[in-house]
Amino acid sequence: MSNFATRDFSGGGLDFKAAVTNSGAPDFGSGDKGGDASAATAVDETANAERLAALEQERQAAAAKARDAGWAPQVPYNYTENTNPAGEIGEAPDAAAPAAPWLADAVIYEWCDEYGEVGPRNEELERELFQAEHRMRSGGAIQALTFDVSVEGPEASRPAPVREFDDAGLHPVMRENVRLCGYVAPTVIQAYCIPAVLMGHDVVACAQTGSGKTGAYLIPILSRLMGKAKALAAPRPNPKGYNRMTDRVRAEPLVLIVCPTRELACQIFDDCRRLCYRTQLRPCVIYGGAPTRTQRESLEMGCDVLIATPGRLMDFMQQQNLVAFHRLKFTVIDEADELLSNGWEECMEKIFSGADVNVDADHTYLMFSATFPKEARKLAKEYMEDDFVKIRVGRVGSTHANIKQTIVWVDDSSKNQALFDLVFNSEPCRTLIFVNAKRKAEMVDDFLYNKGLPSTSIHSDRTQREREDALRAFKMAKCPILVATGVTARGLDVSGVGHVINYDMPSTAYGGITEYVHRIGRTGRIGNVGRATSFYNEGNEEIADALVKLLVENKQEVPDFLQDRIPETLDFDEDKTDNEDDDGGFGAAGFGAGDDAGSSEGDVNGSEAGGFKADNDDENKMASW
Ligand SMILES: Nc1ncnc2c1ncn2[C@@H]1O[C@H](COP(=O)(O)OP(=O)(O)OP(=O)(O)O)[C@@H](O)[C@H]1O
Repeated sequence: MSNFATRDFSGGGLDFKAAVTNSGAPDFGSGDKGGDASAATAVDETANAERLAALEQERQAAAAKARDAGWAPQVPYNYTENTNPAGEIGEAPDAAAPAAPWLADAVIYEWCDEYGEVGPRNEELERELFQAEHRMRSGGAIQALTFDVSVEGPEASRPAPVREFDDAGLHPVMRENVRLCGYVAPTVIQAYCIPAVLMGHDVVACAQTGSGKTGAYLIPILSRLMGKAKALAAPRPNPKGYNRMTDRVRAEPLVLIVCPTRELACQIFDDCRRLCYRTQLRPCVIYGGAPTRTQRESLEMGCDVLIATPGRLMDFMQQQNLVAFHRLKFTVIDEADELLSNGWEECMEKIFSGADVNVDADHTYLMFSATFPKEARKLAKEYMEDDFVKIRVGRVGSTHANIKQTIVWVDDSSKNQALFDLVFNSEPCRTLIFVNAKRKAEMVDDFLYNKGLPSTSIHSDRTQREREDALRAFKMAKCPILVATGVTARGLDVSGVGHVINYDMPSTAYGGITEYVHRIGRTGRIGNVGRATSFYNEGNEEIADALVKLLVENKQEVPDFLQDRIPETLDFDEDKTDNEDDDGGFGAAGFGAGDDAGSSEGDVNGSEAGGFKADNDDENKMASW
């Protein structure tokens, strides 16, 4: 666990990252050892201190070189300042709580009863929502996202695509918010989804990573509710003069959005904050690891759009008078293949047919993902209305040409050096490095840090506070190198990620080619170009066929050592089939059905191996309750 208090600085695993305080001076916590110091121990400690001081000097020299090469200065993590044990899962407000807000506490547009149809502008909030420097801007290669599109469903339900937001029939406030977001034209998936949702259909949609799927459901859903919120929403207190003791209400959302990871939930919440601007629609987010108290308090002020990770959602559903779903008009399952396939059946059952859920025909269900293995598609179908619309942009589970993929042979024992050489010799840019195990993430992060590079890490053994801080530091480019397990693979949308490195290839036990697609999709988003480098060796043969097919499909170079895997006929048509009943379809070709779509976060050392569903992310039931 990456925590100052739990690091062992006495053994061989020397780690300057945790030991160096913000002042830059090493602090090895010498007072923590306790007990009577014998003469021998004193000698040991002196030798240890000297060794550490020498290593610290080396690190500083390396850091100076890295800065010369254009990398940002290192930012050591200050555990004393940023860790708030009482607040991690706890309830109690803590006086020593860190100043950085939880992502869930981000400010939203507060609607007052006095407002007419549309609320007045709030310039300060507008700047925060729409003008943040680190927000994603679409790139010039956006036309590369125009794949062939397949729309299936009853003839009458198939929507004609909208080419312009102006022609989409959006509520004027939504139109304005879309403009403020800087979206000039709908992406392909948006062009098809917006009319389908406006027409009231259930939708299952699959489109490449970074193709704007979040907007594809949020824009039409929120647009449909704008202007109707007064009639549909539950009564709620006026935020002006709100008194929690007397005024709080039960949350009765109109929209429920469920997604597998905390970071993604916060990101969707962010999009909602923007798209609900100046309207009565009130978004809230609930997710594990952050204090329940503030999340509960937010719900008690009323909630129209609830974004949730499944663990916290199940927890809150069991609490009396906190949240009820009889008003729901829309339920969205984002990263649906992950949620349908990885142990969340009970939660899905509750969402789709729970006792207090609105099961009337006016409740629309939507499912989205960039990958949709056949098993997950079969399940999705069971939950949908008969006339649901299925929209697919490109082949299910494919990547796009804006990402330059390189596969290099690297033996396990040479990976650290190869990584350092690759990173150090690349143009400095936001770099995301994926590994398959939590401890490996710490190890690689420490290795890079001790080599003078500005790195941090994110995985599910880090506290939520640490995860949010790491992500914030990565977004703001304070720590432009982020070492991650699969927790972050799905959905994470950070502007300017120029390079994704698979230090470990995802094994089929941990997501296989499905996860590879999600991982490399953190770069080359929304028309930007990006680069993905993957370390491959004989341990990754199980993924070879699917990988080669993906490379060939996107006209990427196939390395010599994988040439013999190129199939004789490259018939990708079979991969486009969406016939869930046809087991000879693309699933059999190795694009999904055989893969476990779970996030990778195993741990090679046994204790966590095999238990990855329960352990892969603390979104899992037990940990996040
Ligand atoms: N029409 C648009 N024009 C320009 N940018 C857009 C548009 N729609 C969405 N975006 C931006 O594109 C980025 C990627 O969108 P989003 O995260 O929804 O992609 P995604 O398809 O869900 O990706 P993933 O499969 O990786 O989750 C976001 O930063 C979003 O703000």
